[in-house]
Amino acid sequence: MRLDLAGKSFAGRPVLGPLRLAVERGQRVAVLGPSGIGKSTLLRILAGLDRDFDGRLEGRDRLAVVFQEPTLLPWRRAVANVTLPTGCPEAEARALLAQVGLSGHEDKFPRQLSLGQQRRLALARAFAARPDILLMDEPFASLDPGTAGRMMDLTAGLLDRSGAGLVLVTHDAAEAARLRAVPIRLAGSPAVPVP
Ligand SMILES: Nc1ncnc2c1ncn2[C@@H]1O[C@H](COP(=O)(O)OP(=O)(O)OP(=O)(O)O)[C@@H](O)[C@H]1O
Repeated sequence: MRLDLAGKSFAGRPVLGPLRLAVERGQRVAVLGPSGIGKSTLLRILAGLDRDFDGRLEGRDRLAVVFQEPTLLPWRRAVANVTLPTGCPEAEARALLAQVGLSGHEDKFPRQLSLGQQRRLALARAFAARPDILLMDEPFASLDPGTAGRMMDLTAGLLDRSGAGLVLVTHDAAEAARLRAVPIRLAGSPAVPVP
């Protein structure tokens, strides 16, 4: 996928751009920068969730998005949270759940899972969609360091096996390094009007 972003504004206030970003299968990029710089906005644009910008987004890649909030179906069991949104066969969903360490939890509801387990369920769902490029927005935030580290290693392994590309939004350069992602630092908002 390729983004040529001339600029993005909210209610006339410029928040992002100009910038260019191209990512393909097998490539990993980490978008770094302080809070409020526009990282999530950039990810939403790449995901096609925000089309209100000046510029062009090109590419026919299959995308999957993992947000900080796991955004699960609360009334569906873990395995259905993987199969229903993706159409992936149940056997494949169970295999993916095993790969993210959720064996034995397949029939639990999201509320019966810890935050770390819910995040891993969202990760399994993302890979069940067989993405060319995985888009992740702060997926390791507010997990204890051990849990976050294990989830990063799981993510790296799934990326290796699937060949998917990655765009990771994070404020933590160590996360980028652990996922072997090329860091891109958002520098600053252009021409923000002084109130
Ligand atoms: N829907 C919106 N309407 C108006 N302004 C918005 C909207 N979404 C984001 N912004 C503003 O755009 C700027 C960039 O926000 P964004 O969430 O992309 O930053 P971020 O780098 O991801 O921050 P954080 O690391 O805190 O999540 C901020 O000034 C934010 O207030």
